[in-house]
Order: sequence, then C-alpha cells, then structure tokens
Amino acid sequence: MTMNDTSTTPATDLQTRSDAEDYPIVVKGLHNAFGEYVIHDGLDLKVRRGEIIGVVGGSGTGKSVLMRSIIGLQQPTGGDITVLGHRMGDATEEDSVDLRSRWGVLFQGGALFSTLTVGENVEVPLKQFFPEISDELRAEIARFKVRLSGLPEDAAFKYPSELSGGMKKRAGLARALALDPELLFLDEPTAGLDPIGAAAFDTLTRELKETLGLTVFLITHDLDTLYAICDRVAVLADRKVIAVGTIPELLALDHPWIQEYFNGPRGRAALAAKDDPAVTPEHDTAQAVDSSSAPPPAGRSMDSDRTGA
Ligand SMILES: Nc1ncnc2c1ncn2[C@@H]1O[C@H](COP(=O)(O)OP(=O)(O)OP(=O)(O)O)[C@@H](O)[C@H]1O
Repeated sequence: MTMNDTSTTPATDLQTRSDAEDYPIVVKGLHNAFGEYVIHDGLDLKVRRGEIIGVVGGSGTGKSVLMRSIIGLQQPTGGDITVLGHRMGDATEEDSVDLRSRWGVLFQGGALFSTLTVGENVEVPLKQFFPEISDELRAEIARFKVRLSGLPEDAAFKYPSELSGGMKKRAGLARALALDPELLFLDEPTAGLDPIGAAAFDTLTRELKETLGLTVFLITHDLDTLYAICDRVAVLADRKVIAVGTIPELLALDHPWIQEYFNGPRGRAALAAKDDPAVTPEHDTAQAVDSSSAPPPAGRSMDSDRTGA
C-alpha cells in the first residue's frame, strides 16, 4: 500500500487489513450442528501469520469440521470466518477462486486421484487455476514440487498404488504446495506413519514453513509432532477452543483434559524426547519414510496408532 492509499483509507478498513496481515485465519463465534447434534458453539480462534498451529482435541470434537469450515467445504450454522481478509460467507466467486489458489490442503489419506500419476496429481490444481501455463512448464513445476516434498523425482511418474503410505503423504503434500500457497492445512499428516517417517515428515513441515513462509494449520493426535514443530496449540473441547498457547502455557492450565493429554504417560514421553538432544530429527529423506526396519528415533513410540489422546 502507498502512503496515498493510507491517507484515504478509512480507519476501520485499515484495522481489517492489519488484522488480515497478522492473522490470516480469524474464526469468531463459530457454530456448527448436524441436526440436533451441536459440534461447535461459539468457537473462536485466531491463527497468527507464519506460525504452525497444532489443533488437538478428543475424537469427534470437530477438528476436521473446523478445518472444513475454514476452507469453505462446510457451511457453518453460525459465526464468522475470515481467511486472508475475506469473510467466507460473503466471498464472491472471484474471491473464492483467489482464496483457493492461496491455500493448500493435505487431507487424511492424501486424497490422490488413483488413475493419475503423482506428477499428474500435482498438475491438477495448476491446470485448474493457471490453464494458460504450457504443458511443459506445468510438468516441470510438478516435478519440482515432488522433489520439494522429499520424494525422488521418478516418483512423479508413479501411480499412488505404487507408493508407500509415507510417500503418498508426501505426494499429497506436493499437490498441496502446487500453487505456492500462503496457508497449508494438514489433517493428521503423520497418522499411520512409522516413527521415523513421522519424524521426517515433521522436519519437512518445519523446513517448508520456514523456507516458504507458510502459515500451517495442523490437526494432529501426535504429541511428538506438537512438541517438535508447533509454535502454539489450540485445544478443542466442550464445542469450543478452550485454550490456545505454547505447550508450557497450556501445561500451566488446570483443565482435566489438558492435564491428562500433556501430562499423561505419552505426553511425558514426548516431552522427554524433545528435551533429549539425541532426539533431534535427522534431515529428512524420502528413504527415511520407508525405513520401517530401522529403530525409531529416541522417544518416538512404535505404537501403530500413534495416538496421543
Ligand atoms: N457431514 C456430516 N454429517 C453428520 N455428522 C458429521 C458430518 N461431518 C462430521 N460429522 C460429525 O461431527 C463430529 C465431529 O467430526 P470431526 O471429523 O470434525 O471430528 P474430529 O475431531 O476431527 O475427530 P477425529 O479426531 O476422530 O478425526 C463427529 O461426531 C462426526 O461424526
């Protein structure tokens, strides 16, 4: 914005713009219900630009419904959601297209098209939002995103059925990064990964956030992920975000679910692992995702469900 713009812009607009700059996601008074079943009631959350915010809560507390509401896949029954300065309810078709090109989403399970190669999967959003790009350039961008996600370049020519679970997650991540998004939504990205693959994925997420300047909204049950890479954690319970802060800030709260979650045996193990210098994750490699025969990083449990709750 130029100085001239500033001098002629009403104060309220400036406030909104500054909020959008500092908080790319603002949720106020969110209400979601399926029939009589109320999932959210007066839920508030502000996500800071450039942070990785972990979203936790017991099963069925509405973490995925919250994410779906933010990205416009779920029509809330009440409240306001503002993403990158656009109020979701008021967004025009043009705004929606603009917004969808500024975020990337990794759904649980990767949600890849099984009949397309990994490279072709990554090309889908490029084709949709930038049809003017030549076939050659589009394929080159897709191969770059595949490598950026820690996969070997030849993975671009493979079908999802030829990939391990960890590689599928990375392929989904490559597609989420296709449009150079500002916001990245990750729904349980380490669920189902072996401990080494999960640690490598955490490291990759942190590195991408830092190098690409992403803001990351990360739903997880994985306590190791929370300790390793999240700047703040939002806790969903009682149909609201009951607390948001760093883990030490949350630990200071006297809420039974928070205490049980972070101070239970798994929470203490994750904390011990974080404080152990031997545990710092190795630089991530595609191979590490599949190294199921190697021992897990210290502190990473071998439990198959990796659920911290
Ligand atoms: N389209 C829908 N129709 C009816 N109920 C739904 C719908 N989507 C979600 N729900 C219900 O809303 C509740 C919250 O679901 P959601 O998937 O957001 O939970 P979650 O916190 O992400 O759970 P988990 O940790 O188990 O993945 C659940 O009880 C779910 O059954």
